[in-house]
Amino acid sequence: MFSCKTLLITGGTGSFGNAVMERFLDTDIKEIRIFSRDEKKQDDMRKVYKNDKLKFYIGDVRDLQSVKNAMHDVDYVFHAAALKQVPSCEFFPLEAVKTNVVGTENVLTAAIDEGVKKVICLSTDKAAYPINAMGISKAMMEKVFVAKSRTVSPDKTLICGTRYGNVMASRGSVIPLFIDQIKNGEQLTVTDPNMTRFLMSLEEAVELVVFAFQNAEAGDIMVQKSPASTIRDLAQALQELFNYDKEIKVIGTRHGEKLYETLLTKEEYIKADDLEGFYRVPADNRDLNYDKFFNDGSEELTEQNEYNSHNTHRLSIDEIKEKLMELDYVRSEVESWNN
Ligand SMILES: O=c1ccn([C@@H]2O[C@H](COP(=O)(O)OP(=O)(O)O[C@H]3O[C@H](CO)[C@@H](O)[C@H](O)[C@H]3O)[C@@H](O)[C@H]2O)c(=O)[nH]1
Repeated sequence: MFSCKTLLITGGTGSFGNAVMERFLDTDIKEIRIFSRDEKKQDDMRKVYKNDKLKFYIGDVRDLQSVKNAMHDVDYVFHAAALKQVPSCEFFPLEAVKTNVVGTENVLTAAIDEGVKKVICLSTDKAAYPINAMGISKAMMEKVFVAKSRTVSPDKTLICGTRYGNVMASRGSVIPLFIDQIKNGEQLTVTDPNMTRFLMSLEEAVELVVFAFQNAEAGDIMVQKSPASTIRDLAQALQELFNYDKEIKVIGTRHGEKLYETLLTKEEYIKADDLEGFYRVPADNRDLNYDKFFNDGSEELTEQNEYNSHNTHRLSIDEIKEKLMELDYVRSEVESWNN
């Protein structure tokens, strides 16, 4: 698939970038370019992988010229650079706009100018019915890439995207937090026991991007069907794995946080194609003639549900334990704790 091709990953030093690299570095891919702002993280990565196929580019998606410089002779782009912390985007929303919205426009402009064949933009469930600045900026990012996909022939540059939920055990997320609390002998702090989140591993996030790469048409947003769990069950599953038995401490919902996350809005669900493990949300194909928008309403909307972490498959405690133990990080923490 990537034979003799050059792939550029924006935000490539992050956990997604590392997972993609591990997946492709030993194939006959020609080159993987890591594009990011942080020279230290790039240097660390260079030392870990020590591979000539890996090339590092310092730049910022906010700076069009820096993106253009890195895109010369690139075949494919995975656009993962983003501000993705909910609280920091809440305090600095315009910074989220600059990186997530304008940065995406820059990546796409550079890709089109440089004749890149495919660009996959990574989005998040927090972009569906968004309530916080991070989600709103990612929703705008989706609008930007869908609109941009119409301005270029897909035979020249195909632009599409993916949307996925919480990546289990990513840095700063709740699973490592709960594990630290267990190791410190503390009570697990649960915001709302009934809150649900989709649970997806990093490998599954990479799988979704590869699926989009193989199957998406211009302007599509691809979504992977994922199971979910309540936070109470997640805490319980971790306590059982660590043979730890303390009452959980309910601390209340944090600012900017939803009771459940949505992967497909009701409006998207109606037009989504069901592709077994995935959904394909085709681009809104309204043209600049707004008649369809104002005159031809849609009756289907009333009946349909959305696809969210409350109505997807709910994992049992045993299933959560199994999914947790598939993660290297959790397995090694559990093993060293129980020995
Ligand atoms: O002490 C805590 C912290 C979190 N939670 C809950 O655990 C779930 C997951 O929380 P977390 O791991 O912090 O993820 P989210 O807030 O859903 O979003 C995170 O994951 C997103 C996508 O991976 C990132 O973009 C966000 O910045 C990051 O906050 C949520 O229901 C929280 O309410 C608790 O119950 N107790």
